[in-house]
Amino acid sequence: MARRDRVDSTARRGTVDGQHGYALATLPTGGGGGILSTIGNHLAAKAAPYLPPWIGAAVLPPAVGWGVHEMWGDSALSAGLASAGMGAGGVLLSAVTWAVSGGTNKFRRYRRAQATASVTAGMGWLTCSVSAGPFGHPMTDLWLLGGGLFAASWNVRQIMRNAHDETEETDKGGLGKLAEAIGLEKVQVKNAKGNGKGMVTAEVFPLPGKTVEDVQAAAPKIAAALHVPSSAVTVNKDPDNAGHGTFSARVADLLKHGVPFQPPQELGLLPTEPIPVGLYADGEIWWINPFLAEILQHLLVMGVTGSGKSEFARAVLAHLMTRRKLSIWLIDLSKGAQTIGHMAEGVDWLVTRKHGGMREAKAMMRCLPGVIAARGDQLAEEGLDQWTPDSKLNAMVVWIEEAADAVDFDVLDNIARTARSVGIWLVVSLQRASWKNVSTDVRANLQAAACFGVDEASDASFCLPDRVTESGAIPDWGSDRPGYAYSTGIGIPPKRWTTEVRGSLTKPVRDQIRAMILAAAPYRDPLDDVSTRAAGLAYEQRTHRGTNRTNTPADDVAAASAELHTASAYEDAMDDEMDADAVDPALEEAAAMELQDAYDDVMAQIPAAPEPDADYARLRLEDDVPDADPDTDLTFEQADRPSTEEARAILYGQIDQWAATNHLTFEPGELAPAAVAAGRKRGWLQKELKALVNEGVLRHDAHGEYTIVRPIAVAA
Ligand SMILES: Nc1ncnc2c1ncn2[C@@H]1O[C@H](COP(=O)(O)OP(=O)(O)OP(=O)(O)O)[C@@H](O)[C@H]1O
Repeated sequence: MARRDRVDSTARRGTVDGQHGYALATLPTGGGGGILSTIGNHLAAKAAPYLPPWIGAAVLPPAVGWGVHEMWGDSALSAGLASAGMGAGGVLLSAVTWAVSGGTNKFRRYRRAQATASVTAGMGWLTCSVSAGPFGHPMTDLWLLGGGLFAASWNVRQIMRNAHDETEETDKGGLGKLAEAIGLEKVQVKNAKGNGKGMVTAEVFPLPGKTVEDVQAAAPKIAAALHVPSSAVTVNKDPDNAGHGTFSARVADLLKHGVPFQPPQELGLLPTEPIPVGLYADGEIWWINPFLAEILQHLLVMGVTGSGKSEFARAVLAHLMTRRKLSIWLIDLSKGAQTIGHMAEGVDWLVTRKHGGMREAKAMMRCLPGVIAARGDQLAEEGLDQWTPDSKLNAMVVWIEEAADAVDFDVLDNIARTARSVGIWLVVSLQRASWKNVSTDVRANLQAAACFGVDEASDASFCLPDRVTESGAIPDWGSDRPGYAYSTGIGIPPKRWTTEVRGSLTKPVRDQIRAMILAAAPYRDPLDDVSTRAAGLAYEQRTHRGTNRTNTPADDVAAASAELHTASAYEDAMDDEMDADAVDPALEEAAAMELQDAYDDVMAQIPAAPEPDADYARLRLEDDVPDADPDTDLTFEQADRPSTEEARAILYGQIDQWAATNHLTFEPGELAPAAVAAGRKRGWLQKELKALVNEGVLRHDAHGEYTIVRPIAVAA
């Protein structure tokens, strides 16, 4: 309390000084004594705080001395008795002064000596003045000399305190002692204060020879001395001052009984509104705001099984699922319905083992580069550097649970690099990520982190920035403290990165969350046309649709898909809980062998070494096969050779058939039977595929594969 008073008085001083500067500037310069008067006033104001000891020394001794002399100085007996009593009282008062003004550092020791000496001298003088009276020699001399010395010595103390040389004295209390006890005596601890919610913070200033790193290294010892977990003590460096750090210790856990889910204030908020996802250890709300951050930062969520990742996902998604201008795509091939089943309505495209499986997960990842490119073009057209709610595009969230099982990290890297400027927030959740299973590039592109309990400190170092783990914020509690984490980026102020958080618990309000998501359906905008068109058939034929189901597909997709969709393809898929992973591998292998045989047959008919003088010697692979030699017995094949239109119809028919059956990715070799049926060769096929890519019907993916983006309107 005394410390707070001092801090307040310092603050007040600061304010007064600040005002003083203003007052000086606005003082009238003429009249009432002019500049001399102004200077006089200024000096008087400066001297005022130092006058009380002088006034006390000037007034008190003669007044009290005269009083005691008048009272008891008449007779020798009364004077003797009074002097004896006052002498004993003086000794007692001096002892009390000594006792109550104790201290461990040199400033407090000086203050104790000064206070005790002042009391002793004053009481001694008073005792003598009982019989001798306050006036006359040597009492007046002693008063003048002693009083002057007393007042001057206290002024010196005031000056030193105002120069902050005594700050160490005022603040080096319990924490200072603690620092000394663990060998950090060369560190000043200032402004230690508790927030009344279990958090103690202080500023640390290492003296010459020590660094903030030394204090960080001692954090576990401080934690042990305070009887708290080592992660409860953190020491942050000041980015602007290497000689300053901030210490904080969580001495009580207010979150141990869980954090209730905080619902959105209203339905239909924009994606750029902050999301409350839990509480900090000091009771403040843990907000995240990915879409408002200057740069959209993709998020890495990490933690061992049972550490609280799924609860976190539910808390974040529950909010996002009530927002307009936002579409959520989610892949969860590990737990699926178990994690998010009751919230599935809010996900625009949900891929689980039972809904689309690995095939659809891959299809989603494959279509994303096209979506990103189309959104980039749209934003450029709108004159936007990055997505904002002003764009006609929806913000998008692509959330991948247990990403290591679901996606190729090379693909992910490419998506992560390009997605952020087009308003696609990527969230990747992993039980354990390390440099072995996640490449440097992917890690570098996941700039925000929510690190729940991990088994080893090195795992936390992978997830969290160095400055966080160096401060001692290491959640190496495994699954022992579910829901507790450290979180960085996505709009969280850096000074909060080292404060423990606990996510809200959605389990108890599971039904209410479902009801809330359903109630928000009218506010949910369907995915914008640009992204829809670019996502193509993979999106159009997705197994699951959420509250964005009112989506109207782009015209070309709609026209073709009307033909391609069997009436209840979607419902059937849902009813059967189609599991793409369940396709019989033996069947697939047999089909592949058949295709390979057909392909080999075709290729076998093409001479390996054409005769240089033959009619076909100058033909390129893309050219049509010339009329056959009349002598050859192959003439009947040439007679049956389909026209160019017919050849294309065969090829397009095959592609459309695949599109209708959700076989959206193929290798060129798979079209060999169609090429044979069309009486064409590989060159023609390549040319046709290229043309289809240019028209946006197909996309040429990595490793030579093609993805069907939209069906072809066949004019057979
Ligand atoms: N924020 C929280 N507050 C209180 N308890 C929590 C919190 N988060 C999780 N838990 C408890 O921990 C259990 C496991 O949490 P959760 O399923 O979210 O872990 P997980 O990290 O997703 O595990 P896995 O990797 O196996 O899916 C929950 O059932 C719940 O009882």
